[in-house]
Amino acid sequence: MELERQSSAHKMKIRDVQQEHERQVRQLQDEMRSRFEELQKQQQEQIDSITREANRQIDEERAARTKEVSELKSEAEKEMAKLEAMMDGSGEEIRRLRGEVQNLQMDLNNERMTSRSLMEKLQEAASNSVKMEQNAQELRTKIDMLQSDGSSVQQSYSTLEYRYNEAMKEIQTLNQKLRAEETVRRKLHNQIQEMKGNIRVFCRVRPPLGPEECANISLPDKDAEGTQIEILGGEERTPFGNVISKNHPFAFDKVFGPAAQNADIYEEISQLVQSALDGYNVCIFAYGQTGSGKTFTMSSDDGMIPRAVRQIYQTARHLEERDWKYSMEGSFLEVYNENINDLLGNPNDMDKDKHEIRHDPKSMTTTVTGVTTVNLDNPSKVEIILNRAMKNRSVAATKANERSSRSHSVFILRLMGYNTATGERCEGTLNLVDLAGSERLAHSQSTGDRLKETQSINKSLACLGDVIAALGNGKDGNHIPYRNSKLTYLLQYSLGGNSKTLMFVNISPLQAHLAETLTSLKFATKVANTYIGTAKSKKTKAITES
Ligand SMILES: Nc1ncnc2c1ncn2[C@@H]1O[C@H](COP(=O)(O)OP(=O)(O)OP(=O)(O)O)[C@@H](O)[C@H]1O
Repeated sequence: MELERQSSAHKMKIRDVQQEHERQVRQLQDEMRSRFEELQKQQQEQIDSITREANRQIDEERAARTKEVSELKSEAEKEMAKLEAMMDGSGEEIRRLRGEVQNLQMDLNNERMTSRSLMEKLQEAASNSVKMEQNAQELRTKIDMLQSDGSSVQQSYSTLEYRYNEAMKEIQTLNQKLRAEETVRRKLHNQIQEMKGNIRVFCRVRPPLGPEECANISLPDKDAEGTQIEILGGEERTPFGNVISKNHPFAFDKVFGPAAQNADIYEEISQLVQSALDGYNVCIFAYGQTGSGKTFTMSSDDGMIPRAVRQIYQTARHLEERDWKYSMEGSFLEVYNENINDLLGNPNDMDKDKHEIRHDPKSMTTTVTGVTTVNLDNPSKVEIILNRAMKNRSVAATKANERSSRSHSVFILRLMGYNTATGERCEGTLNLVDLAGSERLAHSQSTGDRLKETQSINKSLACLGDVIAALGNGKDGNHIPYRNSKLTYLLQYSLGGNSKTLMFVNISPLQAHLAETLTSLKFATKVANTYIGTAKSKKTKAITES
């Protein structure tokens, strides 16, 4: 029973617990329900809020999209308008493009044609190339052949080089020989000149210039080797009353008639100019009465002075091949009234400046103090010199020819040579002298200045004759009166010794001048008969006067 009771109590307890549990479950269920409902309510509220918010956002979004669509629409409309406008212009563009397409089409056609012709050319070139290849092959074969000949060519070259060197040696030997021969030539030339006579006389008769009566003069033919001239005089009565015809024959180294030109005359004297280049002193005088042609012979444009200077230039150039170098300087003096004037100096100093002659016996050279010396490095300078001299003379006299008749002019050319190979030196002087008129004016006819001039001319010409005569008579050491006149003193080293002298006796063809002509020819004959120096001069005697 207890057990029963306990079981029933236990059962009752279990029921109570069960009931309590059921109540708690119900309570929990209620709580859960109310909680659920509350949560449901909250959730509904949240959903409503979210829905509202979403709707609001949707509305906003819609509004924004609507706005955007309308903007896009208007933009599209604008684009459409633009496109329409472009569509209008594009018609033109299409036409242009079509034209361009046509042009391109044509170009394409042209290019095709060009390409075709290029293809043709290419084919041609290809065939040419084949030919060239063939030629090249032939050339290669030839080169091979030549190369195989190369060694023989090399050999020929060596032979040629050897021959060239031999030829150069020969040239050097020949040059040495040439120089030696030049020295021999100088010696022989000098010997020939000496054999011809260290003093020579040429006679020149000028042509008549007007209708004046000419003297009866027998002249050599122009072509003949003329050496004789004869003045055929008129009839003369002897002291016994007999009438005889007196002729005056003369002989000189050379006689030139009126037709002779300066060129013909120069030919004869060019050898003396050569002697000056070879180192000798040479004097060429023109002697004769006023108007007989002295200046024409010496200083005219084609006279002896310009010709000599030209020859010297030419020969000096030629001698350069034989290693000779020349320098030359010229001065032009005047001896007037026994005073020396510088014809290349200041014209206002004429007849005022005192110039002195100085000799150097060691070098056998003469200098004149204070005179102008011109370096003749150009042949045209001689013209300048001659013109200057002429000008100075015309300043010193009213007429240049008046002055030239009464004074001696001396053109002095100093030639200095140096052989760069042998070291030889030579120095020669060429003096070209135009003497004062030789007419003998009677002292009684002259007075004052004229008398003084006449006296000094007569004195200096007589002195010249004396010096030449003394040289001719002279034995070594014999006195030669050089100092007796300025002219002979100036020319001391160019007169006598080994120097060479040539005198032109210029004569007029006129009857009126016959007496002076005879005087001149007699003076010249004395000179011509003079023997000077070591060599024998060619004997020139006057043909017997009948
Ligand atoms: N061979 C010639 N041929 C042509 N004319 C000449 C010849 N010789 C001289 N004459 C002329 O004769 C004139 C006188 O000559 P030139 O002046 O040379 O004489 P000159 O002897 O020098 O006289 P001067 O003593 O006065 O100086 C000049 O007009 C000149 O041109």
